[in-house]
Amino acid sequence: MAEKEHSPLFETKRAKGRVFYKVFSLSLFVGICFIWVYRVSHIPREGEDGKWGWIGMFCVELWFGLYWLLRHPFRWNPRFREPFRDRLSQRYEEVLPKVDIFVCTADPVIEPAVMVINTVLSVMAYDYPPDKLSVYLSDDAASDITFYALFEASIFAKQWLPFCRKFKVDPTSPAAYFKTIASSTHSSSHAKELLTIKKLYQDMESRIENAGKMGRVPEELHSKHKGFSAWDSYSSRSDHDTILQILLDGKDSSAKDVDGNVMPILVYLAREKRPQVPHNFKAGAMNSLLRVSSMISNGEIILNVDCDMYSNNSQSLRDALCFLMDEDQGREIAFVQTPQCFENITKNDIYGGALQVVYAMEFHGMDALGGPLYIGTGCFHRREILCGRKFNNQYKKDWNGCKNIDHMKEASLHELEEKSKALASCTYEKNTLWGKEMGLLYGCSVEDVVTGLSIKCRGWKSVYYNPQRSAFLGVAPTTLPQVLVQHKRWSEGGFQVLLSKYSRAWYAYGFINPGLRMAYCYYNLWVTLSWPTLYYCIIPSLYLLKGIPLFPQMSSPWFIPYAYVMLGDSSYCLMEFLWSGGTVKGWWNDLRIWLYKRTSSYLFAFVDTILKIFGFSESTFIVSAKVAEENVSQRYEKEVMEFGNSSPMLTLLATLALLNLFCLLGTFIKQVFIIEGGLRIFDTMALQVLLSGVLVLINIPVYQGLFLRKDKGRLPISVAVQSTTLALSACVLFISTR
Ligand SMILES: O=c1ccn([C@@H]2O[C@H](COP(=O)(O)OP(=O)(O)O[C@H]3O[C@H](CO)[C@@H](O)[C@H](O)[C@H]3O)[C@@H](O)[C@H]2O)c(=O)[nH]1
Ligand SMILES: [Mn+2]
Repeated sequence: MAEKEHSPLFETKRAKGRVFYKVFSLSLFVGICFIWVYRVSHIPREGEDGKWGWIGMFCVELWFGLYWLLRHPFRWNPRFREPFRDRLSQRYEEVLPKVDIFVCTADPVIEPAVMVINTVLSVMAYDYPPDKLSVYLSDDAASDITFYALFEASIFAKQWLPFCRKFKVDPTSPAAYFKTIASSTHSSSHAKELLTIKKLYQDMESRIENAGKMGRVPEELHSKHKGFSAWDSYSSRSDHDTILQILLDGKDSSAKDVDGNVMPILVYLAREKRPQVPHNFKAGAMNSLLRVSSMISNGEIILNVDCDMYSNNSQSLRDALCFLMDEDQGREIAFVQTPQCFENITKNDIYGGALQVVYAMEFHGMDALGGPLYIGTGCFHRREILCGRKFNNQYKKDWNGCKNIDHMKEASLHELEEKSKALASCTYEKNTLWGKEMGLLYGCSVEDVVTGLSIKCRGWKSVYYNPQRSAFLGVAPTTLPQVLVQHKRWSEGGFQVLLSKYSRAWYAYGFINPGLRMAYCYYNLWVTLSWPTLYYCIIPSLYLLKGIPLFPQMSSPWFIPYAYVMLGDSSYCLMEFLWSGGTVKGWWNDLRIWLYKRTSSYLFAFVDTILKIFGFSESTFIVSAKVAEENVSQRYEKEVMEFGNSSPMLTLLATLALLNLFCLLGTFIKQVFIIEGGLRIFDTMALQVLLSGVLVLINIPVYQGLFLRKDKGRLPISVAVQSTTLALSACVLFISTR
């Protein structure tokens, strides 16, 4: 029988003008080779100064050069996708699949309940048949406040969903919508209803916030929902039974909105926790959700979002389905990843939180090679693949023929809750493949990346979809320590992936394109950049102070490759950054964070991974804060760097900054006052002066934080004392040794 001809549900475009890029990179590579040749052919002889320093420089430059090569697959042949929602709707409107949406939260203090329910409401209001949507909130803190907030949200949704439908609201997160709408004009009927619903929302918000401030849910509310009684037996967030409540169940009449329409299923889940049983953080939460939801709604498509990542685009679910349901290419696509975008990025993005080059460039490049990483949020999966299904060539999904099994119809609500609860018990996974081959994988700080990789290893592809209007918006960290801790978790996770059995370095089932392997390595090798970068920030400056050159002098022809590579690469990165939507100052800030990540986060991640391998350290997951104190937020808005407290990472950064300052000042003083011949050093050691100079300039915020600022976000005195002592002793020791 002839296959029915279909026009595709999405199209793919290739980037143009890659030839220039390829020629340019080739020329840079030639430059890099010259640098290597120079290092090897000019090693100081025995007895000459700086032999070991020189050899170190060679190793470092060799690694930087090789790592630089890994950058290319991303940029070789980027692809851009465009879904056709109309075709989807024409062909499949009646048989659209059921979608289960998982929202994860873990701490009611740093992830406030109001924020969480805004995310929940935003995804409940997708432009999608509500009887096919189910929203699950996993609460790893098992907080009654969060449950209370969700209960309030289930009531508010009865007004909110019809309102969204009527006025085509976008974004569908109430808090975000009220913020954007304030400045635009609207019709009078809209204005009136807006006022009413805004009032409802604000009342709800203040009730939830009050409960949060008191730290408990008011007694009188307990009678309003049977769910509150679950907390009678609760002892702590790490020791409690499963709490599972179906707040809206889709069929009962109290689950209709004010217009009489069905509402999405809404479920609260706090999986069982016991202190002696590892709970595997977010991966554990997701796996419980996978099982519980299979009992309740069993949607074929799963969308996973972090609790701060509200939907900013009510069409993105349909967009994602265009990829997964495409008759021709859809069959091999396991998941559709959207970029992580943030609503709180300031103009010059002081912490480089937007990761714009990654999302505007690199992920498009990966898309051409088999698909981007799974990054834990804003990702649309197929349930069966997430649960471990392997790809085979015959696999073809017939969306027209797939019947939705409705568990809800068969059982009473109570029975259903009881049955599902058992699936979230903390012993359920014992002796099963969950966390090993099924669901999200355990034992890695980036459960998302390793899970995505294991899916690729089973033969599937993924798609990167970067819509004009961001699909989701979340909150990026707003202080330097938070940024460093987050990047420590990520880089540590990347390293664990590399050491895992899924490592691209030696896992060779042949499913994965070599380019994609390189791309994975580019991210997973982050930690290996820590030592070389530290070396580059310390040794040349100390040698400068001592007057020993480590680079060719300006008048030598070997100076040319250095100048070309440094200038060429920086200009290219700057251009790419601007093209991705950044500013020049933003690029400079990004460069600083790039340096700080390498010299602190990655270093600590490296050490921690090694300690874990030998069993000296335990896995943790430090959840990033999504709210900040008033004065911290103000400084963030003004793009003033927030240090705040003392930590070994900050001491290290301050020491490096001071060391460079001392070396540079020391050299000037020596040149001007002590050595005759004045500033000849600018010829003989130009590159070393330049390197120290750039390091000093980039560290200006650190000097300000150490010595000039008075606000609470400055570096503490203890850090100033420690780092000054350390940096001075390093300089003195180095000069006094031979
Ligand atoms: O034990 C835990 C810890 C975290 N979370 C949730 O996981 C999400 C991500 O945590 P967050 O602190 O915001 O981490 P980020 O670094 O911002 O998250 C990115 O990186 C993580 C892996 O490091 C992924 O899990 C995330 O999905 C991805 O957005 C949040 O919704 C948390 O509530 C849990 O549910 N249980
Ligand atoms: Mn986050």
